[in-house]
Formats: sequence, structure tokens, C-alpha cells
Amino acid sequence: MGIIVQKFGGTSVADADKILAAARKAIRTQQQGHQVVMVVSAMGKNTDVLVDLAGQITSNPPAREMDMLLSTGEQVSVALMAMAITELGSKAVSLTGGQIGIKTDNSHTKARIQSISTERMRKHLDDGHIVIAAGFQGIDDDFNITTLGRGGSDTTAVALAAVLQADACEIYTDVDGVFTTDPRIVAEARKMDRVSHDEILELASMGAGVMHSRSIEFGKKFGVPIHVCNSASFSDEPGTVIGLHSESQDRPVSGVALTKNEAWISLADVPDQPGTMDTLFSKLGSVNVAVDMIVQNVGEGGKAEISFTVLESDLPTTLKAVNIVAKDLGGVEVTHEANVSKVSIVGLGMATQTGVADRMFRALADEAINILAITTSQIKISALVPRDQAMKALRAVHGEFELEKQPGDRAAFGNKSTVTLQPSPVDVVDRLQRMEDLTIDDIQLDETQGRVTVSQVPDKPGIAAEIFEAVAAEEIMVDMIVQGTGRDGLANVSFTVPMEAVSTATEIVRSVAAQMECGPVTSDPKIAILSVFGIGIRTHTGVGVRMFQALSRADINVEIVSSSEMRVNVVVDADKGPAGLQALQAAFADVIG
Ligand SMILES: Nc1ncnc2c1ncn2[C@@H]1O[C@H](COP(=O)(O)OP(=O)(O)O)[C@@H](O)[C@H]1O
Ligand SMILES: N[C@@H](CC(=O)OP(=O)(O)O)C(=O)O
Repeated sequence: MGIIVQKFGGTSVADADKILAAARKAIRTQQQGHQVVMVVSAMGKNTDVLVDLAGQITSNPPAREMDMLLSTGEQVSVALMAMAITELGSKAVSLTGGQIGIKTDNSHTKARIQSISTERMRKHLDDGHIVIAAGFQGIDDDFNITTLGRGGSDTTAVALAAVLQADACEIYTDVDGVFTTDPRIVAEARKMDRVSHDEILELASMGAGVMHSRSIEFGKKFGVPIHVCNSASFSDEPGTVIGLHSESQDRPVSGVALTKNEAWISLADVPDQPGTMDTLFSKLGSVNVAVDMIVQNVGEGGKAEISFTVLESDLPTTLKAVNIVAKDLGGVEVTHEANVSKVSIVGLGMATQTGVADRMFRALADEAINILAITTSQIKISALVPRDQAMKALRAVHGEFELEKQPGDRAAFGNKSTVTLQPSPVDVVDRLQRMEDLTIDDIQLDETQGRVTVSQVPDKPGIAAEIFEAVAAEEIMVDMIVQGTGRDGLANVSFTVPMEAVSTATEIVRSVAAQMECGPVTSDPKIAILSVFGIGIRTHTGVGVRMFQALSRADINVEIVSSSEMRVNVVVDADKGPAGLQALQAAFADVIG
């Protein structure tokens, strides 16, 4: 008999009627011949209410007590759900994270799962019970209650599905599935039939999105088939299947995401030498700040400019840490901008198609939206924009890629065998030992690219569009793009292209730069790109630090950096590539999967 895990989010258990409706769904699934594990979140906005209560007592609640408090929300829901199922005539048992044996580390409020025992759940399931698990919580080695971070019930659900080797993990929420963008913000957003793990990971970055990032990391690592569905719908059709494949092979862009509350920090006149990035990001890691877009551009006159974004709520802690580093380095000027948002386009298809970035930049330029920074990964392009223009930017980009329309080559729907990874049971048991540990899939050295940099780009809409339209017109494939705006309001835009295209790209861009009153265009006919990629790159904040540390110890200077959910790319001198690769392989030897 197969196991189905069904997760009901806060909005799907917000009142007694909804709890009863969820209970009926689980009973129906059981009656269809499955064993059912439900994972339930706190009712409605109860977790917010608890956070608010703590705030009325203290502005600095101890993290351990915060977990003790927040875990109560889920305890209410699981008990009520068990009562609902019993009332409807079936057998149910509710269990807290600790009772199940969800072991985590001791980092309160953002704990990571280390192991889950299945014994107790299996016994109850075999006795004919529906098991109702409290989402978002676990227990550390000293029996302290821990929580997994806001939105963490998705992670509980996918993790339980992984250890139980469930047939499916169904995520019931208040929308019909995963949409091309948040349907509450953009009315034209369209529900996707399927979406790949990598795409949704990029779409869900920094907490923006329908799923908790770490749940997708689990789904990918352990091959759990995930279906996102609407809890209010009576049909059994899965809303969106999250698996290996994208909805369409042809489309360059599958979805668009907005991270609304970001802040931008810029360090100017930073000594352009090995070790600087390491110092800065180690410091930020030590105060637990997750860094989002990192932009370091090629330095001039021995000085570089490093910029990055963090969630706005982390700005005070970040500035404090950055000012200490700036003082230690000497002569570094720190500026920041609080009211910014990040708009990202995501799609597996863009890795192999030219002319994607320029369409995004043109759509923004046509709405007179200024781009403050750009970073890219293989399947994502992010642009930082003023927050008051963020909604307009999101709609413009969604429209530009016609995401409201069904793709012509829509993939066959819901065929499970095409979405599951099917790892061997031995492999799963092996990997479950430390469930949420960082796994590096690979470290690569790309020696096929060269770099072009346009300096002193005026801070006004449309220039990035002009530059990349000109490059796309020659059908040159652009890989990394990095743009950051400095304290003088002028930006540097760097991008990489195949070596054989560097001179053509440089020439084209020189003429655009002259027309647009930019500064000099420089290029490097050969560079080395080092990439570390794998599962949990962003959520394990130490990856960047480890990388910068290893390169700095090998005396290798980092010229350009760009990072995403699954990858950190750095550009180094062409002749430093092999040494850099060796240094990184040694630094990550313990986590290469
Ligand atoms: N691309 C997207 N597709 C679907 N929903 C999205 C997307 N991006 C953001 N969302 C938002 O995610 C919400 C569901 O997540 P959440 O509020 O955490 O639900 P739950 O309480 O069920 O866990 C939706 O109501 C929607 O506004
Ligand atoms: N109740 C927790 C955990 C959770 O995942 O909730 P939801 O499934 O409603 O996003 C929170 O609000 O963060």
C-alpha cells in the first residue's frame, strides 16, 4: 500500500470548516487505498499573531523561546485535525515534530533537519490511522523544540515523503498551483501544468513564492514527486507537478518573480586583492545575514566596487557588520539604498537561447524603469529596480514573454514516471543520514569565455537594453551579466561571451557606448569562470565564504562574482583557472556528492 503525504498550509486550515474539508480529503485518499500522512500548518495567520505577541513583550526574544512559542500554532491545528477525522468516522493520531522524531540541529528559528525516524509513523499507519504531523518543527539533541524557518511546513512535508518513500507529496494551498508569477499581484498570471525543481528554486528565492525553498531542495535531492494543488478544489487533478522537466522545451522563460523588500549596499574603493570578498562575506555569515544578489565588477586602479542585496529587514545588522569591515580595510566608502526590489525571469530554456536578457531590459526601458543592478545565472536574470516601480516592472516582463499564453509545445500532463528521479533505496538511506547537509554536485572550470566591460554607464533607463540588443542582433550568446551602480551614479556593466566573439562584441558595444555617452569599453579575450553548483547553495550561506576563502588562500583574485540559488560563478584571470579549480575541489572535498 503506497503512502501519500498531504500538506495543508495555514490558509487551508484557517477555520473549522476548512479543517473539516481537509479531513474529508485525507479520508477520501485513505479510502482509495493509500496510507495518509497529513502535515498541517498553524491556522490562518496564527504564526504572525504569535510573532506579534512576542514583539509586545520584548524586541529581542530569545530564539529558543521563540521556537517554543511558534511551535504551539501547529500543535493547535494537528489536534483539531485529529478530532475532525475522528468525528468523520476514521482513525487519526496527531504528533508533534518531537514525537515523530524529527531531529534537527540547534539553530533555533532556522533549524535544519538531520534525521527523521519512521518507526512510530509506520506503526500508526499500519494500524489504520491517518497520521497528522505538525509542520515546521523538530527537536534538537537536548530535546529543545526547534522550528525550520517561516514557511517551513512544506519542508516537513517533502522530508517526510522522502523518508517514507511516499508515492507523492501533495501541497494544498489557496491557489490552483504554481503560476507564472504571483497570481495575487498579476491578474494575467497562468497556472503551469509542470515546473522543474531548478526553476521553482530560482522563483522561490529569498522567501518569495508559493513553496519553501528548502522543500524543493529535498524534492530534488530525493526524487520526491510534488503536486501543488488548491485545497478549495474538489477535483483530484494535480494542479502543478514539480519535477525534472520544464513546462515547455521551447520557451526561454517559464516564470517571473518579485522579491519586494530588498536593500542595496555598496562598498566603493575596496582594495582589489585576494581575501577581500572572504573578509566581507565571512563577517556577514557570522551575523547570520543571507546575502542575495552579489555584484563585484572588474576593478580599476587597484580598487574594486562590491555591492550586494539583503532583505530590508536585515539592513541594520548588515550595515553594522559592513561598517566594521570597511573600517578594517581602510578608505572604503559604504552607501546603501533601502527602497529597492528584485525582479527575476527564470527558465531552463534561456541557457541555450540568445536574445533573452535584451528583451527583459527593453521591456523595463519601455516603462522608463531604471535598472540599478543586474546578475545572472544559467537559468535566471535578475534586475534590481526602484521599489515604487516594482509592480510595473513585474507586469511588463510577464507580458513581454507572453507568459499568460499556454506554450505551444505543452508537455504531457501529470505522468509521474516522467517526473520522478527514482533513486535507489540504498542511495536514499545513505543520503538521509544528514538530510539537509549541503551537497555540491560539481565544480567546473569554463575556459571558453572572454569578458567585455562598459564603464561609467549613465544611470538612466534603456542603456542595458541598447547594449544587449546590439549583441543579440549578432546572435552572440551572452553567459554572465553583472551590473552594479556605484556611488557616483555611474554603473559598470560586464558580460561574458565565447572567446571567438569577444572582438565582435567589443566593437559593437563600443559604438553603442559612444552613442549613449558611456565611458571606455575594455575587454579581456580570455578569462576563466569557476562555478560551484549544487543543492542548498543559497540556503547554506557559507558556500560563498568557503569559495572566496579557498581562492584567497591560493592567492587568486576574484574579478567578477555572480550568484544564484544553485550556483556561484566567479571570474578569475585566465591563467589562474586550473589552480582555482584545484583550490575549490580541495575546499569542498567533504561535500561533493
Ligand atoms: N508563482 C506563484 N504561484 C503561485 N502562488 C504564488 C506564486 N508566487 C507567490 N505566490 C503566493 O503564494 C501563496 C501561497 O503560499 P502561502 O501563503 O505560503 O500558502 P500556505 O499557507 O498554503 O502555505 C499564494 O496565495 C500566492 O499569493
Ligand atoms: N506556520 C508557519 C509554517 C508554515 O509553513 O506555514 P504556511 O504553510 O501557512 O506557509 C509559518 O507561518 O511560517
